Amino acid sequence: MADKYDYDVLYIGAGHGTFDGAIPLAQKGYKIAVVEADKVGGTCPNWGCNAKIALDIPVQLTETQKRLQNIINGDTSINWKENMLNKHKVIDGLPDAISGLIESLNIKLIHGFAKLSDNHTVTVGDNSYSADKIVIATGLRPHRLDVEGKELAHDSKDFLNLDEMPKHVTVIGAGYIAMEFATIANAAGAQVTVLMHGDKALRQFNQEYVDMVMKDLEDKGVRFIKNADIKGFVQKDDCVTAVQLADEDVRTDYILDATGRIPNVENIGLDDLGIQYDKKGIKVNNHLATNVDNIYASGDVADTGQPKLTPTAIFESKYLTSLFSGETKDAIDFPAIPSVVFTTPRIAEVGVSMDEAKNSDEYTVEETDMTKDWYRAITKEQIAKRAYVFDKEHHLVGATEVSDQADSVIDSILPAVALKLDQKQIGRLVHLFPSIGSDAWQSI
Ligand SMILES: Cc1cc2nc3c(=O)[nH]c(=O)nc-3n(C[C@H](O)[C@H](O)[C@H](O)COP(=O)(O)OP(=O)(O)OC[C@H]3O[C@@H](n4cnc5c(N)ncnc54)[C@H](O)[C@@H]3O)c2cc1C
Ligand SMILES: NC(=O)c1ccc[n+]([C@@H]2O[C@H](COP(=O)([O-])OP(=O)(O)OC[C@H]3O[C@@H](n4cnc5c(N)ncnc54)[C@H](O)[C@@H]3O)[C@@H](O)[C@H]2O)c1
Repeated sequence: MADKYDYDVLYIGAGHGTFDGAIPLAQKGYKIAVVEADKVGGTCPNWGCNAKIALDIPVQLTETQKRLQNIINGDTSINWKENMLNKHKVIDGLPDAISGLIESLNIKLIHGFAKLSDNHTVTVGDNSYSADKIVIATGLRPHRLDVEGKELAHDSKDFLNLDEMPKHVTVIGAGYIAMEFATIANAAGAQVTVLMHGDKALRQFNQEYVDMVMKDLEDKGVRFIKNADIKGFVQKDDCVTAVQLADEDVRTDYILDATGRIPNVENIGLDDLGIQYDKKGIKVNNHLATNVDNIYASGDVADTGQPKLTPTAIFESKYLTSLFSGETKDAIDFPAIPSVVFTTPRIAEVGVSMDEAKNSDEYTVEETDMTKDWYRAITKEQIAKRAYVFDKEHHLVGATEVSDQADSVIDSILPAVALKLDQKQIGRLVHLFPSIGSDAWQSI
């Protein structure tokens, strides 16, 4: 433990790539410092997962209520102002809560922008701090289109703080953020146009299920323009801004640039120290070590080839805890990491994808139309399809679902995929009934 240095481990950034590992390391008695330039907690709580889901859950409830209109009486519209106020109530206290937890464990929290000066030292303003090991966990930031009038566009952080929902919202991109925020804006009463780079949305998900979600959004009034060639944004008198395409102007009040996220690798001393990185992030080996001794990377900024999601950041920061405390010397062994798009209905998946399975004789795919299921019929789900992928020994190795309950279903069956449970082990699992869990495990 530190005697030569101020700290055993110093983390740059205070998101999930840091605090899920720094906390248990401090609990083991290590001397820890965390430097944060913005809000403690990073993207996920403040302007990512938690903030988004706080706005989205009322959207999903409203959609269910609309389908049950003759059973549940009352107004089924979103009050955006109240929705936003509720988000602030739930979210705004999180940085203090996380700071409190960190500081209660004697972790030194340093506010400011950190820069590496050598492989044991970080500077923040005029101060220097030394550490045996340094973890770079600086995350990603929104990519912004470099077109004429780009300052008229907004990013996901701006959208998550909108006090009023604009009348017309134009979303650029068709990835996670574009599809989730188009869903929210549409449900909150905005007229939504989505400008797609190519002709596919959510490329990493099963396209048949993505088409079902897009068709549903179209039925609700969302306009998708494929292969949109964006020339720029201009201020007009009769609308706030217009997006210029090759063959038309899209009149709009708000432009959300959701064209991806890029790693925070600039101005932190990587070039001076010769730390390798590219547009996917900082290069790390299978111990999350960079090419420079004592410096590691964790979370979104690390290029591990894994999905850049909160569960990945948590897994990586916890792995570094085990590595630094000597509990393991092994390489990081990523389990199957699930993912979900919080559209309504959601698309969630884990493990071997349907596409991969259909192109291999190693697997069989069993697909079920869940709208026929009595339990789903209660809430009148109109889009609910599930595919389970099995290997030759009938272990469940992958699952994809499109439905309102897709996230809960995939989370529930996760142990079967991650631990490759056999039929005897599965037989020992007794589920609550009726429940999404029992429904999901029944056909494994
Ligand atoms: C709109 C949105 C919705 C999302 N929804 C989901 C979801 O539903 N589920 C999910 O799993 N994932 C979601 N994600 C992704 C998830 O938020 C990230 O994977 C996760 O936050 C990564 O954590 P991190 O610690 O690696 O990075 P971050 O949380 O981004 O933390 C990095 C921190 O480093 C700080 N920093 C940067 N440079 C410096 C410096 N030089 N000095 C000091 N501090 C610095 C930053 O201020 C930031 O606080 C979403 C992301 C966005 C943008
Ligand atoms: N539910 C979740 O887990 C969740 C939700 C939001 C974000 N995230 C994380 O944040 C990351 C970033 O999300 P995102 O939606 O910004 O990125 P993304 O990579 O999912 O989507 C980016 C979209 O922008 C489009 N695009 C790229 N360049 C373009 C250009 N020049 N012009 C027009 N369109 C262009 C792409 O075709 C794509 O549709 C995700 O990959 C994910 O890791 C996760």
